[in-house]
Amino acid sequence: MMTTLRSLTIALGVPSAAIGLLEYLVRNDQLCWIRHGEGLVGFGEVLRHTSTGPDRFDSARNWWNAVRADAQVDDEVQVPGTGLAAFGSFAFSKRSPFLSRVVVPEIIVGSRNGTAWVTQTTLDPDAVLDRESVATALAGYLEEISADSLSLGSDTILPGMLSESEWKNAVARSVAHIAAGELSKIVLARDIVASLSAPIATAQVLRELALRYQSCWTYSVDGLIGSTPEMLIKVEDGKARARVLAGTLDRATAPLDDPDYAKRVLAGSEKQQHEHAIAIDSVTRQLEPFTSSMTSHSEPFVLELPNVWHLASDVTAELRSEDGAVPSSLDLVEALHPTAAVCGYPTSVAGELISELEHMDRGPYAGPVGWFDGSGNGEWGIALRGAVIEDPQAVRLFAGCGIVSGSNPAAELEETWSKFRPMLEALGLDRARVLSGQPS
Ligand SMILES: C=C(O[C@H]1C=CC=C(C(=O)O)[C@@H]1O)C(=O)O
Repeated sequence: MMTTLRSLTIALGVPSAAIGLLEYLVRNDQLCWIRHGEGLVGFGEVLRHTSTGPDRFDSARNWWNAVRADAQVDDEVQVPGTGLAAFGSFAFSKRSPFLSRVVVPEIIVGSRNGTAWVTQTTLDPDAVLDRESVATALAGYLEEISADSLSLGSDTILPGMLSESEWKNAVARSVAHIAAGELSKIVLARDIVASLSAPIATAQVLRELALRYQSCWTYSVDGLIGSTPEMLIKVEDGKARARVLAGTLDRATAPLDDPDYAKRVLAGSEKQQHEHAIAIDSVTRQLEPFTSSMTSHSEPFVLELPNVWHLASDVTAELRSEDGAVPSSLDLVEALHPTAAVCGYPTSVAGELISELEHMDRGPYAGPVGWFDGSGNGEWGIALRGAVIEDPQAVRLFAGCGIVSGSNPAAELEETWSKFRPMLEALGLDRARVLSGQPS
C-alpha cells in the first residue's frame, strides 16, 4: 500500500552567520549534511525504506518515485533540498548484510546560499500543516537537546578485524596481485574500535567535525557519522558535480618551514599521480553516458585539510535530458558507485580481492551517504573519515588506502592513522590510546 506524504516548506530567518546550521545540531539522533555551515539537518522520522543486495539503489529509487508521485508538496522556497527530501546511506558492497536506508525526517532545517527554510512532512491524513505546526514541531525537537560528553578519560582504541601486522600483510599481498598484472589499483581498508567510558555525545562530535572540517561534508545518518572530503555526485538543476580524491600526504609529519612540501611530495609523485589518474578516469568514464558536456582540470590540485593533503579533481557536467528529464542524483549514485577511489581498478577484480583480504564487512563505510529531494536534486558523498556507532560506547572507525604498484605496507598503515585522526580527535582520542590485543 502506498502512503501519501504531505510536506510544507516555509522560509526561515537565516541561521547565525558565525555557525550557521550548527546551531541546530543539538540532538544525538539527528540526521545531518553540513558544509561551511550550510546544508540540511533532520529531526524525527516519518518514513523509511531499506534494501540490500545488488538492487539496493534500484529498490530505493523505485520506492522514492512512488512516494513522490503520490505526495502533496507545498513549497514557498523552491530551491534544491526544499519540498519532499530524504537522507540516505547505502552499503558499500552488494553482499553486505547492512541495510541500505532512506529516511524521511519529520522536520528538515535547511540553508543554502543564505536562504534558510524549514520543511515539515507528515503521513497523518488528519494533521494540520501550517506555519504554526512547523514552528511547534521544530520547537519540540529543540526542547530536548542532548548533553555533551561526560567522558571519564579512560577511553581506549581496540584493534578491529585485523591486527596492524595482518593488515600490512594484506597490503603486501595486494601489491603482489598488482605485480602479477591482475589489477592496477585496490583500495584496502581496515577498522579500529573506540571503546568509550561514557555514551558517545553524537551531536557534540558532529559539531566538532563540522567546525574543524568546514570544507568537508559532515554527515550523520542513523549512527553513521563522519566528515568526508569526497563528493561522489551532486545534482542541482540539471548540473552534476563530483570531487574525486586519491593520493594522500599526512600533515602531521610535514616540515613546517617548507611551503612547497605538499606540491613537491604529493603532486610531484608519480605513484600518487598514477593512483589519482585511475580514480578520476573511473568517474568520468561512468558519468559520461549521462552528460552532454563534462569538464575537469587536466591536472589535479592539492586539497588542504587539517589532517592531510590530497590530490583532488573537480568534475562538472551538464546532464543530458531524455524525454524532458535529466537523471536524478540516485541514478548517478548507482552508476558511479563504487569508484576507484574506494574500490580499485578493474572494479570487479578489486571488489573480489577486497572481500578476500579485508576480513570485514565495510557496511556503509565507503558507500554513498547524503540527501536527495523530490525533484531529482541531491548530494552524495562517499562515507569516508567516519565511523559506525555500534552501541553508545563502541564506535567502529574505518580508513582505507589506494594500493598501486610500489605501495609500501608500513607507509599505508601510517596513512590509515592520518585518516582516522578527524574522527579520533572529535571523540577526544588519540593513537596513544591503542590497546594491543585480539582483534575485535
Ligand atoms: C579510502 C579512503 O580514502 C580514499 C579517498 C582519498 C584518498 C585516498 C588515498 O589516497 O588512498 C583513498 O582513495 C579513506 O579515507 O578511507
